[in-house]
Amino acid sequence: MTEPIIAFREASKVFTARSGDVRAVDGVSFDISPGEIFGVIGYSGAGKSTLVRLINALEPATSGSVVVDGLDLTTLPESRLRQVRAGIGMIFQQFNLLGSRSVAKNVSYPLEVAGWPKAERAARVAELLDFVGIADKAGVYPAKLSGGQKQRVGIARALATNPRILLADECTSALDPETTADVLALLRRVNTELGITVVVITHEMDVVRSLCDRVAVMEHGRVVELDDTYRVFSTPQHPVSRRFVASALKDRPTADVLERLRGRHPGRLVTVGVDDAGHSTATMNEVLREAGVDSTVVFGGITEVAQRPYGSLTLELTGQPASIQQGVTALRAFSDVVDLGTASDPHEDPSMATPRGSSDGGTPDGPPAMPPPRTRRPGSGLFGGGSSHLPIGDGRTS
Ligand SMILES: Nc1ncnc2c1ncn2[C@@H]1O[C@H](COP(=O)(O)OP(=O)(O)OP(=O)(O)O)[C@@H](O)[C@H]1O
Repeated sequence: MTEPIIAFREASKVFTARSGDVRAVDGVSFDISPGEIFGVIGYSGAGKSTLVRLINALEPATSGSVVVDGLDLTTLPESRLRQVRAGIGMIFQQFNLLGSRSVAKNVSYPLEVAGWPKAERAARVAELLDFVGIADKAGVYPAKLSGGQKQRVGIARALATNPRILLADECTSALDPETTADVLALLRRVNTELGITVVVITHEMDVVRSLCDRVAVMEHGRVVELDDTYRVFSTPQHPVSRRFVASALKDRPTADVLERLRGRHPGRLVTVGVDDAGHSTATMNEVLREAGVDSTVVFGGITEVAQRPYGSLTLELTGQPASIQQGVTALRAFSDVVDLGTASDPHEDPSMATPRGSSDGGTPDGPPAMPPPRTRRPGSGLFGGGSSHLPIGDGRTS
């Protein structure tokens, strides 16, 4: 088994404040493997930034250990910590560029600090600017750059000294969606072409969806869920994870939308999950046809999660009640199906009687979709498949 490049072992960071101790990171244990793109997501104050500062030893852990590249940071003297930091690049939400230096001089800065000769610095800077796609901006000052261009400079600067790890702290939070997509694509290249392990701190589940292989969900300093991104999206376990997933997936009708759908479509409404387990919409159509049921897509969408298809479609089913029942049963054999009921047929799914958000409390950008998120882990149905499930990193489920 590959040695982790970053390992937290019961790591805690406690800040002593006038109002009392703050356990910013609270007994966290998990590994990040070399070559991963690993996401850490949580709401404000969850402890994400502190966790990242433990990785580059900007904060010492209060207890437990943080091992980076085989070195236990909690036992190293400051001189060795500087060496460890040199192997870690970092990019920031506000880019942190030096306004008085040109793009090339910003990228050159860490090389100057590391004592690189001038000619080698120039060659390295040219190579880096080319890699991030802003070779034409070498002589420009940061004030003249767009946010996306500034972050490219930040990435080039972070890569200058050939780090093995890149830490990205809310690196797209100041960018518009299109620029965000470009920067995330660049981070993916950093990972795949340069083999650099990327740790992404974010409060945006869309960033996790499109970039990360695995994700740790943090709340109150603890990791409350840790798994493959795809599994967290398809079967989120913790209420915080569910809220994040609901904020990123808009494929399921909210209660308001459902009310309008019912007004427009008197037939039986069902939401059917779609993923890449080989049971696509073609299978869906086939089983409904065999049951003698007509179906129309009335809501939904299929997107990519960790570069794999994922989503759901809400269908209006019409036909004989017995045929519809047969069709729904057939759909359930391979997919998550939520029965949204009809005017003439009582709801089959008792969870539909639960008011929206009563268990999860809604999301910052709107309430969680109704029907409720999938709560069963793979093992049956469309979301089965038995891929290796890693338990929550620190074994806690606060
Ligand atoms: N230097 C400090 N002194 C005292 N408390 C701190 C310090 N740094 C962070 N905290 C507290 O630790 C907790 C976690 O903060 P942290 O910045 O790590 O969270 P975060 O998830 O990164 O939040 P945000 O997304 O808002 O940056 C918060 O309660 C914060 O107030």
